[in-house]
Amino acid sequence: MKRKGTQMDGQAAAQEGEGQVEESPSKKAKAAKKGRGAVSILTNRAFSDLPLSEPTLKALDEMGFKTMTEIQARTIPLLLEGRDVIGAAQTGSGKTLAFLVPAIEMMHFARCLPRNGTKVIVISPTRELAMQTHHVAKGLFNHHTQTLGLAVGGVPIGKEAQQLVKGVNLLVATPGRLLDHLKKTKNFMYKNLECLVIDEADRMLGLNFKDEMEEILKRLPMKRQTMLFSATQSTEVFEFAKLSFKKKAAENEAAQPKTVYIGVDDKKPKATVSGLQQYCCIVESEEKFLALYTFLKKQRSKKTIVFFSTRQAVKFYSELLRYINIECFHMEGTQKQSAQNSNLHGFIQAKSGILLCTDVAARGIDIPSVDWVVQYDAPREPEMYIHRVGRTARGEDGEGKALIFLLTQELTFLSYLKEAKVSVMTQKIDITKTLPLQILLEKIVGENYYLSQSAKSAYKSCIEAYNSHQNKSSFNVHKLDLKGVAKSFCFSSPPKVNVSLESRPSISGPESGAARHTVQRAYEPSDLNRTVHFLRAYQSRLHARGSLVHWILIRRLECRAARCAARHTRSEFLHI
Ligand SMILES: Nc1ncnc2c1ncn2[C@@H]1O[C@H](COP(=O)(O)OP(=O)(O)OP(=O)(O)O)[C@@H](O)[C@H]1O
Repeated sequence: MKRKGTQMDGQAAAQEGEGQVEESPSKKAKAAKKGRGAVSILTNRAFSDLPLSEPTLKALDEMGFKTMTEIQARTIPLLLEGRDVIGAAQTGSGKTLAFLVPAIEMMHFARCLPRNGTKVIVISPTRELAMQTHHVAKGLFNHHTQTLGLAVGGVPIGKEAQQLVKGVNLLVATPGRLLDHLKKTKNFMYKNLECLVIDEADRMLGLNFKDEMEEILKRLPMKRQTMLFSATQSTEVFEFAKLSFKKKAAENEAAQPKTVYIGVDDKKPKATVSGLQQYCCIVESEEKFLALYTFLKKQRSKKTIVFFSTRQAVKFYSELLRYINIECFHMEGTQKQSAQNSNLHGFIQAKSGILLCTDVAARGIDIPSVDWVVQYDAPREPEMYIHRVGRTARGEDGEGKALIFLLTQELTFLSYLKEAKVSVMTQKIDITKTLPLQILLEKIVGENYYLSQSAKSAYKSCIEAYNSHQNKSSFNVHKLDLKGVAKSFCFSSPPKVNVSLESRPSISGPESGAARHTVQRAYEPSDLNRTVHFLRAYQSRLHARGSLVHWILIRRLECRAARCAARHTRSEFLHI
């Protein structure tokens, strides 16, 4: 091993311009930390100041909600008027109530009955998030007579269909299952739909769900109120809003009030909440698991979520930790519904503990009192970083810490984070005492057929995930130290696996200087269209060349163009 302690190197420290934070902070650092407390997300506006129905006010009171958070105070009054709203606010800022309260009020004042069918649909990207939203809605429905339903993958579709036919006024659903019902459930009455909520809108309207969402939207009535909420917004959200709301206006001759965009934190210098402290630990591949092990041992009295890039890695590391007597929960997308529920609820109820998971738990999941969010594998993009760390420091006065492991070659990711208004400090993890464990781990995995198969599949999936990373400048599979990676999966030498990698990009090219010059020129025209046009033309040419410098330039240009486009489209909505 090259080093005995994982640490930030000089270049990165200079890049971040932040002090180095050791695990046992000095008095000074402790004092500084104390002063860095969370700013309350609550406003002084009470729910009772709003014209809400008695049953809703009673339920809110019973659930312990008295005053509103900023996103609630700014969106609920407009939504009660029936306006279309795009809402953006940091993770854990109370967006769920911001859309549920007005939706429930609409149904209450319309005196909806089961036979009126589905009046509100809330679409969530994952079943866990849908179940959580359903749970909050259940609390709010406590004194209402309207009906509530849930439609998610992984449970028998027949029972859901029966319920839908009986009449579900508010339906919380994942897109795949919703589409199944829209296509196949006879007598599912959704023609009276009055309100559509798309939670995590940037994800739902992005590439992954594009086809499903298009089909869903084609089938739903156009004349409705639409609410789009997320912690991070994208151009797709604004494009969707423009398209969908324009059609609605065209159908209805009467002038439509303009859609309102409310970005609670747009002017804030940071994309993450004030109660969150963020750290980065620079590791070598071979010492990555030892660093995690050391960290988890030291923080064993805390509640920690660890994110991995693949489900195979989640499975292997949870099996390994349990094998060496470190209890943990684990969650990944292919788990059975019952196993996922018991893992999630076990962790929710635990005072301390470890949850290993994929990004299935990255968005929206509200777990109380999480102390640490660790990103063992870096996220695919800064937006995902923001959602992952948002699992801690949530709600009123929420405080928490986040730690990301980065390999030396991945340090450029910090500049992408910086562009996304995220800055991290450095954290050292001293693995000196843990080093001898490596040999033991290799022995355990080597002698246990089941563990070694699991490790092999995790190792393969890790390389494949790395290979498919879009950000090649920070995550270049050809720069991976495979021997080191194998060590982190407890192999003494890399196992034989079948992985087809992209062809090796050249490190630099004779024209890289010229390309840089031309790309930089593209920043000059203030005309957005020209910049984007320029980007597209050069992107295809530069992709073919594939040098590292090109990748960086393309990525930077893309970021700028995206930000520019988002600003441009955002400006077409009414800002309040
Ligand atoms: N008005 C309020 N008063 C006190 N606590 C609140 C209030 N509104 C929401 N909360 C609490 O704040 C936490 C976060 O709320 P919620 O899950 O709605 O956040 P979110 O903005 O949807 O987060 P994410 O972007 O991660 O999905 C929850 O535990 C919730 O109970």
